[in-house]
Amino acid sequence: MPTVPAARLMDGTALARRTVEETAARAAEITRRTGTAPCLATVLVGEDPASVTYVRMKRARCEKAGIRSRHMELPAATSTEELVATLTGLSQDSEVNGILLQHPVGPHIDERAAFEAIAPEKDVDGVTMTSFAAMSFGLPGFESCTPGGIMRLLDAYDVNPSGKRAVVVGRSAILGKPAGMLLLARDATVTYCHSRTTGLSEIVAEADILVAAVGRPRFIRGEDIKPGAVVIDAGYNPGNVGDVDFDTAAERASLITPVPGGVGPMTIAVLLAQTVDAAERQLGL
Ligand SMILES: Nc1nc2c(c(=O)[nH]1)N[C@@H](CN(C=O)c1ccc(C(=O)N[C@@H](CCC(=O)O)C(=O)O)cc1)CN2
Repeated sequence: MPTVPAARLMDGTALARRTVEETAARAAEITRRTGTAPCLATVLVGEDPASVTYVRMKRARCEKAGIRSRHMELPAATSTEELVATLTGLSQDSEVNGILLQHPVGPHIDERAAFEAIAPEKDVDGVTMTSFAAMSFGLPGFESCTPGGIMRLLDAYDVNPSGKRAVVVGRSAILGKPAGMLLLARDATVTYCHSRTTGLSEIVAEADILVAAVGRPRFIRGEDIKPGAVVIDAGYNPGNVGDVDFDTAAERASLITPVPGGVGPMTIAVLLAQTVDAAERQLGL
């Protein structure tokens, strides 16, 4: 028998819908006042099927929200220099309010150099070092979209990270690391774990808030989860499988995000919201 009632679902689809509706109203106001809708530039390198799908989803949501998207598809063989030049051009283009470079790019590309070619004021995906620093210090700026979506989900379900033990499993530049920083900025006690962490089960078992962002299907087992924990599954593995073994985790958690329908939709909602934030700031509205 479970020691606590079965977990309540954190509905990312519903929260994302509300967030996109609010964003659409703000985008419409910009269009009304300036005669031009906010614009997100999307850059895709290569033809990775998952990336193609994610960029398509982002552009479709933009259209629904009254945000223009300008799409650029670059061949897989694009060099770092060519990609940097493209992103520098978009950074200087006054018609573009926000820029998204879909991750991952090919292994021959210096992805960090490419991200850094995005002007900080257009970094609506929150991937530059400037944005990371702002996140880390709790200063205004653009949040990395999935971590930003996680924080919005926690707020929507009245989970205050202050004083809680948060364990982030994963240390990627756009997910694990910034997720930990946002939790730290909200006064959680944060532990990062990764593929070389020893004694992972014991650390996971201490988490009041667990963020699974390791990129391995069902890597976190329910038996390791502290009864009553809040479990955020930020995994997006093929076949819409998360990083958490949902059925066993849901028996112990108090709140849990499903995959699909949890963190994923919020990633896109935050991207749109931050595109409108960028447009408002650039236009002085
Ligand atoms: N530049 C970036 N690249 C990547 C990011 C990012 O935030 N910025 N995140 C991930 C993937 N990703 C967005 O790009 C993403 C993944 C999953 C979803 C999502 O909504 N998933 C749905 C299910 C999708 C489906 O039905 O096919 C869900 O979880 O409900 C959105 C965005 C890597 N790259």
